[in-house]
Amino acid sequence: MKITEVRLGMVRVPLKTPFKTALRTVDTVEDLIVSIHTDSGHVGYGEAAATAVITGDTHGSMIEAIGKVIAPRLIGEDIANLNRIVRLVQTALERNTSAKAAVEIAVYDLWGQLYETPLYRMLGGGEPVITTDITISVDHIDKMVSDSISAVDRGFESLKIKVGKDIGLDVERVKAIHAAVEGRALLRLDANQGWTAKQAVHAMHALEDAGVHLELLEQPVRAQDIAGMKYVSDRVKTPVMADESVFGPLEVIELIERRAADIINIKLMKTGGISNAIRIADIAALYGVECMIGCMIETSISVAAAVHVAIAKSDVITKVDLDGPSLCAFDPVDGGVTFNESEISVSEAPGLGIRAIRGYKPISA
Ligand SMILES: C[C@H](N)C(=O)N[C@@H](CCC(=O)O)C(=O)O
Ligand SMILES: [Mg+2]
Repeated sequence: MKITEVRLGMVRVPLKTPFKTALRTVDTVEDLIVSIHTDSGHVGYGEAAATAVITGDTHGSMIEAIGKVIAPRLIGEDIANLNRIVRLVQTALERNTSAKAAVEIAVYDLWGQLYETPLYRMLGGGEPVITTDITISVDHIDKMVSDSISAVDRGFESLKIKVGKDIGLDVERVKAIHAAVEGRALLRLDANQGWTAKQAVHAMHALEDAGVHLELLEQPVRAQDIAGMKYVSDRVKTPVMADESVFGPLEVIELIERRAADIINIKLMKTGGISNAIRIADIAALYGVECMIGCMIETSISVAAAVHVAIAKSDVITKVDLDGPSLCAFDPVDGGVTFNESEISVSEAPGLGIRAIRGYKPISA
């Protein structure tokens, strides 16, 4: 099975409601789609989100990186040589992690198809059903409370509450949600870099002293502020999770060795795809550190790949934040992974099992 062509397109799916974090507000998924075609007629699919505020990737940068730099290296490559192709993708250029992720996802999809096996089995197997949390966007307190109650009523047992906009209000937001859903859902906080280290410690002490139990606090301070992550981790009882501070395996090792975080959030758009996601999970497992697997604002194409990784690495990936598809107004994929509120299940179809993408608009070369 040899690669003959790499095609690019766009998929556009409105969100059910605007997604709001300390970093940005977005109401539509507009992601780049990569399809890799082979001489056997098989097609592998990948997707990349342009989350410039986190990864630096834009639609333009990804189109250029894939079309001009990565794709030309892959033509004629045999899918059976997975490690060689992964190396070609990862060494094609620096950074551009989302562009690399989309290409890697499509390559791994084909690798599963080559052996007529679902990807999670190719990666080591596991239980084909996992459970995700759902994001509660940062907003007025009443809106966040009603969104939380409705998520719990829909069966979500874990809520990822976005904060980081206003420290005083953030504490009130979390207390109000806690009072409304106590005993019905676990609460995770994600400040998306919105606090200083001192503010984070102050807020967490206010919540801990008020008896608000939180499962974890994600990325309280700026991505580059590893000393700040450590300052918070050293002073609060709630486990601290690194998201924007960690992209690749080397950063994970540094963070763990400095004891700057208790948990690592792995996202394919940060790692550059599946190969480094697995490497990070294996490193974390060696250190006895748990991981979450997360996503950006993505549809069920790239999130499917994260689901397969989560299943195969469930010994160390103990927390799942793969709610992208649940936030979408519709699922553009035929086949693939099934997202039913908090429950995500994979089929036994080869690779990612994607048959077609509705509303896909090709980009001409
Ligand atoms: C969608 C997911 N629950 C999430 O919150 N992901 C990111 C932010 C993604 C984005 O801004 O597109 C996170 O910070 O964890
Ligand atoms: Mg986060």
